[in-house]
Amino acid sequence: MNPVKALENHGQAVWLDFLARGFVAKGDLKALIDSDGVKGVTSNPAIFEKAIGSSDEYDGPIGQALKKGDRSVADLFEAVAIEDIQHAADVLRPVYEHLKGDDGFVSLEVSPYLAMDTKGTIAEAERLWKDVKRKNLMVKVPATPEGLPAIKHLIGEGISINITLLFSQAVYREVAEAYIAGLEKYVAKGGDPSHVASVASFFVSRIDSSVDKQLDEKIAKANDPSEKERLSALKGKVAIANAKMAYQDYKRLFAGPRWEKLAAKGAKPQRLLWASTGTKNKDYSDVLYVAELIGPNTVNTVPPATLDAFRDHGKTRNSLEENIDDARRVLEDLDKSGISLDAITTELVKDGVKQFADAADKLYGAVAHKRAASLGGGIDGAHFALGDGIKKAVEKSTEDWRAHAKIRRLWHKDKSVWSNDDENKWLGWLNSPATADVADYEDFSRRVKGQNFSDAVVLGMGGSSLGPEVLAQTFPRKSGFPKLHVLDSTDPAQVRAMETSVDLAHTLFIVSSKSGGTTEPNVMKDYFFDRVAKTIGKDKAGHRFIAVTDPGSSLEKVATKQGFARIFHGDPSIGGRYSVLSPFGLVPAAAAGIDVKSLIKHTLAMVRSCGADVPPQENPGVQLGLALGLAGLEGRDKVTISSSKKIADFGAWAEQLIAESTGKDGKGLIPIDGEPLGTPETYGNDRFFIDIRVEGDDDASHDGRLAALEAAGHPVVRIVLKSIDHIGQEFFRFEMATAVAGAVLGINPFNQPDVEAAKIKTRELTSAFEKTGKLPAETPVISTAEADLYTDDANVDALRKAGANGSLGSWIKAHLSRSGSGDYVALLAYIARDPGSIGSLQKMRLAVRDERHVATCAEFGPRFLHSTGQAYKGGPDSGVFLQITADDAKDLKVPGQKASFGIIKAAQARGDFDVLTERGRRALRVHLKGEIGPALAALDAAISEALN
Ligand SMILES: O=C(CO)[C@@H](O)[C@H](O)[C@H](O)[C@H](O)COP(=O)(O)O
Ligand SMILES: O=C[C@H](O)COP(=O)(O)O
Repeated sequence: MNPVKALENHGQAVWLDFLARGFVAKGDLKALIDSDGVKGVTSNPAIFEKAIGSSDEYDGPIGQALKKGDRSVADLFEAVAIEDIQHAADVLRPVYEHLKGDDGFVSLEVSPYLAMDTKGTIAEAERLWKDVKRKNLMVKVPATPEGLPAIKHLIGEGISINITLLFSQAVYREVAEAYIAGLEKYVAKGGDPSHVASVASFFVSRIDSSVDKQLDEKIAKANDPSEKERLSALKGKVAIANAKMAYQDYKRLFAGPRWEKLAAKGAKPQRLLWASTGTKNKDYSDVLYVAELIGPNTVNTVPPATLDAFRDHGKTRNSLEENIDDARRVLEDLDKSGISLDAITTELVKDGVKQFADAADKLYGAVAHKRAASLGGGIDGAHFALGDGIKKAVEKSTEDWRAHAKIRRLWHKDKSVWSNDDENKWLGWLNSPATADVADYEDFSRRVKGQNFSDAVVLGMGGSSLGPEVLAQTFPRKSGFPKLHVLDSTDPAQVRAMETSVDLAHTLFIVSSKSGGTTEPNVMKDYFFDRVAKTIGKDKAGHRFIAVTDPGSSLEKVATKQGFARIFHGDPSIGGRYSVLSPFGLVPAAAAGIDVKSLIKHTLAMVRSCGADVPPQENPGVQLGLALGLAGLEGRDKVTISSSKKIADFGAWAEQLIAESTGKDGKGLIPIDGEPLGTPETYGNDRFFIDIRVEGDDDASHDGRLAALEAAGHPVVRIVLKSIDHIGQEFFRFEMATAVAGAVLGINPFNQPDVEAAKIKTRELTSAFEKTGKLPAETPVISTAEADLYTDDANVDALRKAGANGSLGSWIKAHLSRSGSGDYVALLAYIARDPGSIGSLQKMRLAVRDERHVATCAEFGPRFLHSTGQAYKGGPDSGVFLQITADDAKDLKVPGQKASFGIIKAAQARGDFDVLTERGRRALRVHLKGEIGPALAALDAAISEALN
């Protein structure tokens, strides 16, 4: 008789420790049931990894599953795994029926990532039980300390459980207790225990592998030949002895009055199942762990090779109860030898969890890869050319992130991923796209359309304005909807320019401020509310305003009082710069008629790609973040962003995210936006290039320059969006990347400690103004025909030493000459941000870059205060700052207060400058005289002269 089939004569069931789609589909499982009497199937993460990860057998099913809609990697794996389990369960169903529910089971394991999480295990086991919907399913739960209560709970709900990763007799007794107690609970609730089955999977061969290793070490050290012999005799014996003793426990545990009470109600004993029964040591028989463990009411789950071997040359006998005293002696002898089986089995559980988690990482990585391949352009591509050094560092860190489960911990809001500060409170952005109330945005959008607004203006700063600005500049105006504008300035000319560019009577104002207390949105609101009231009447003005703010903010109170048409609440757990995919970005999007549903749908593809279940290697957010952070640590901290025409404004959003998140504690990344690419000689070794473009947005000369930079050894990341509708994917990718880079840099990426410092200074100055009617007097260091120059004593000394004398040019020259390798020069202009001034600043920065070979920033105040300003003050001390101020040609009153827009802006510039100098930064302020156009030209001339 076929020896495998003969096992049933000894009361032992053979299960197959293997599963794969084709194997079931082609009838191979059925053949084994028929020929070998196989009565069950077990699966585990390693088995699925082999089946799915190491073959293309599942490419089709994964593609099919995705056709029904994109889903997370874990869901995708589960979808195909559940199908496999269902197919196997259906093939085994006749066995189950024939044996009246006593056998014919298929096992599916809960995620190994949940091995230390009781609640998570329970929830997942319940879900799998429901989703697989097969009576002959057993859900596998590990026998970890956290798994034990889950086992009791699940049995108590009538769910059949296979307990895995069981090595020790003591833990086995706890497992049996959990089963019995669970059944008692189930019966007490009126459940029929005859429907509940369970096996306790006792792992065998791994014990010998560990014990033999320790024995070998002792044998090598032993001097006495008889001691060597005694130790050698234990090799290959301990695992079987341990299993035999567990079986003795089984007989005792499932007997006696307590058990009989349950048995009388139809309860089935929890069978011991021998797992890990493939022989690992080639010196031992290849059927050792089958032949020696044959006994009634047991199961052996056998890998295919062992099954073949046993069929070929296995011999059956009732071995399990043979020589029990010998087995006891083996264990005593082991103990006497100073080898602790307890310690070994405790370690094996941990190692088993790790092995399954490692297998799951590989498996999920493979599924993530297949998902990305199947979705093709549905997920924006990214190509990394990092150079050997950074590439190796990223690979090493990728493994560290995987081994320490950092992406899962990040999603689980574990602040120890960062600096153990309060990072856990600022992670609402992870879920904001998935939880966006699309129907509400659509309803709001329809209402806006219905009112025939000509314009919609966002009044906000930084996190409240830069995202909407990208949307306004990326998406063409939608017919029937207002044109979207953003105002983020206190410059009187810029405020006035916005006023004249819109039709006040038909404009919707979106006042956006998370805190509600930020000066700029409040004064902008006061101004425009007053203007609208004067245009359409005070009682109607509120109808033209909506607010986006956190619940309970001062802005909410004012908005309620002034009768705003609608107040949208932000999520207090989302910081401003991470808020574009929350109401701060989505309300303006909806107002402008941008299809929020489609935006969110495309965004979610990237959210899934960056998910907790996507290992770092395949996770686009983690990969970009590691590259950014590690390059930064190597001194390539100037993140130079080039964005193609259609998404030209993306860099302005990304620079706030990167600078404000990472630039603190003297560390961080300095984003460089808007610098057109130069030749390789232009740059120092401090650059990291990110090129982001929309497919088809071609620019051959730009591409040529980028290729030259890559060839010259600069790290280059190229990101390609299928279309502008994918912009949300990049918002999310960059958010994740920034959070990851923050972890690499060892800072809290969610606070902005140095922004506050400038706000305090500004407040002091404006309160002084409210009291006295003027700003505190200040004396220029020098006054030339073109400008008055200001700075603190330390900077004056340094500049004079560097050659500053009576001319503007000499000061500029001395100042710029302080910039060296690894530095950046930032032009910080508190003037109207219009095409003319942007052009002038661009010209100046490029001259500086090309002559001094340093990175440059061209920023406008007060806008940058809510953005890169954090890094300028709190980041690395590598900035050389040229602040540019000017008298306003015409000031503008803020209704209801003394300080005008011009005064507020002046106070902001001074507050900013004071903090820079207090921090010992290299800073010079140039207050230009006369009309702004010629004044900027004069400054440009002075810079050119200084550089030549
Ligand atoms: O736990 C069960 C059955 O319940 C098995 O699937 C179990 O996971 C496997 O037998 C082992 O993982 C195989 O272990 P090994 O041969 O790799 O040592
Ligand atoms: O980036 C955030 C800005 O500082 C604005 O903050 P807010 O939205 O609280 O007004």
